[in-house]
Amino acid sequence: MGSSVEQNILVTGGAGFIGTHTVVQLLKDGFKVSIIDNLDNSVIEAVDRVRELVGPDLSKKLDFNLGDLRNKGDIEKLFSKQRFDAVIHFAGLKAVGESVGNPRRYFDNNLVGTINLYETMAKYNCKTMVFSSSATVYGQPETIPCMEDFELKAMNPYGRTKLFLEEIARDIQRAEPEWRIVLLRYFNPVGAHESGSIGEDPKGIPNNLMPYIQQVAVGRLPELNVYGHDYPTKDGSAVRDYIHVMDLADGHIAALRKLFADPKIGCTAYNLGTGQGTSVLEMVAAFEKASGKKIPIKLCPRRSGDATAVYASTEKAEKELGWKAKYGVDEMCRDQWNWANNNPWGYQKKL
Ligand SMILES: NC(=O)c1ccc[n+]([C@@H]2O[C@H](COP(=O)([O-])OP(=O)(O)OC[C@H]3O[C@@H](n4cnc5c(N)ncnc54)[C@H](O)[C@@H]3O)[C@@H](O)[C@H]2O)c1
Ligand SMILES: O=c1ccn([C@@H]2O[C@H](COP(=O)(O)OP(=O)(O)O[C@H]3O[C@H](CO)[C@@H](O)[C@H](O)[C@H]3O)[C@@H](O)[C@H]2O)c(=O)[nH]1
Repeated sequence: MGSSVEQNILVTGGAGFIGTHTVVQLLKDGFKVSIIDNLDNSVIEAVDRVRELVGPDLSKKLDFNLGDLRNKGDIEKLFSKQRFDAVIHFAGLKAVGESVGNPRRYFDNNLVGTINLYETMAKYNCKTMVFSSSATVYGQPETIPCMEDFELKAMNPYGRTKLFLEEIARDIQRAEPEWRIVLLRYFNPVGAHESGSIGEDPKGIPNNLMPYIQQVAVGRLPELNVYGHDYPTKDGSAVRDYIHVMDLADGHIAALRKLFADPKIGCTAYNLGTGQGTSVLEMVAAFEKASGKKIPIKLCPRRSGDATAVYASTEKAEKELGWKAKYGVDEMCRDQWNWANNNPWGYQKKL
């Protein structure tokens, strides 16, 4: 459904995994979109695929700007030539292990980049933002499901950047009440657009479960290491709340609509998850069923810093955003496999 007045949205990190899927939905919903991305963890081919997917007419409403949020001038260039109604802020580094080895890179990129963005938004009086937070801010929760008012704690430098950025958002909004900020705490985003033409394409060996399984399925990796088989869970493997990236994309549109409709929103956090916990071994079985491929596994010790079981309470997002995930793990695996099968080397032609 198109919006009656065309609103102009700046999407930082829009060439990335969640960004590309969200941009498709924004364009289809009648928004005009500008992306800023430094292509640190993405490729321009992903944006070209978005254009193909939405067609020539909607593509006219999308512009891509190569730029880095750490350079204020790159952001300024965009705001000085057009007015934005809101910013969806995806840009950031997200590899937990890398953040432990190189915290300065994470603090510089995620914190400095975001502070520059706030400064420029304030200067141009654009004070509406959707921020990519993460379930990582719950650390190892004492009880599940995770509720938005749980105590927050970070387990690693990446998690600390998300926690600090949530606090920064709350402080800015408290000091300047005209800001409207939604913090979206994603659980575990997986899957791909149903067309199979855009999806997740991590550089190097994947850290996350689903891209790893996908690479085993297409023969790029020999077997999956299952980290932990002695957790106190249904089958001994760790439990997470996997969410289809298209549901996540729609969650951003619900958040934008809420921001535009509710001047009293302040700075509010919402979980985006399904509320369902799935174990690593259940996910492997679901992917095998969807792909018809055998995923050889090796049972390994627990990965340090991993929580036993994490899943979302979805009540607040359902009630206040009117948003609920539509897809389950079968659709997540079906679409992930469709993407992998069509693009065994991701956006590259071959390695
Ligand atoms: N994918 C997940 O599992 C997950 C879970 C929770 C939260 N998040 C958060 O969601 C956001 C998007 O994640 P994603 O999975 O799409 O990651 P991604 O790496 O695919 O996308 C992030 C994009 O931001 C760009 N970028 C990074 N630093 C930048 C900078 N300084 N200036 C301009 N562009 C920059 C990258 O090139 C990339 O295209 C991130 O903030 C991430 O921390 C992701
Ligand atoms: O090769 C692998 C990769 C992962 N796992 C396990 O699979 C589960 C999920 O792991 P992963 O996909 O890496 O996700 P999380 O560790 O839950 O973290 C993701 O989800 C968080 C939000 O919940 C984000 O903040 C993080 O950035 C993102 O990496 C965990 O039990 C892992 O130990 C394996 O067994 N083998």
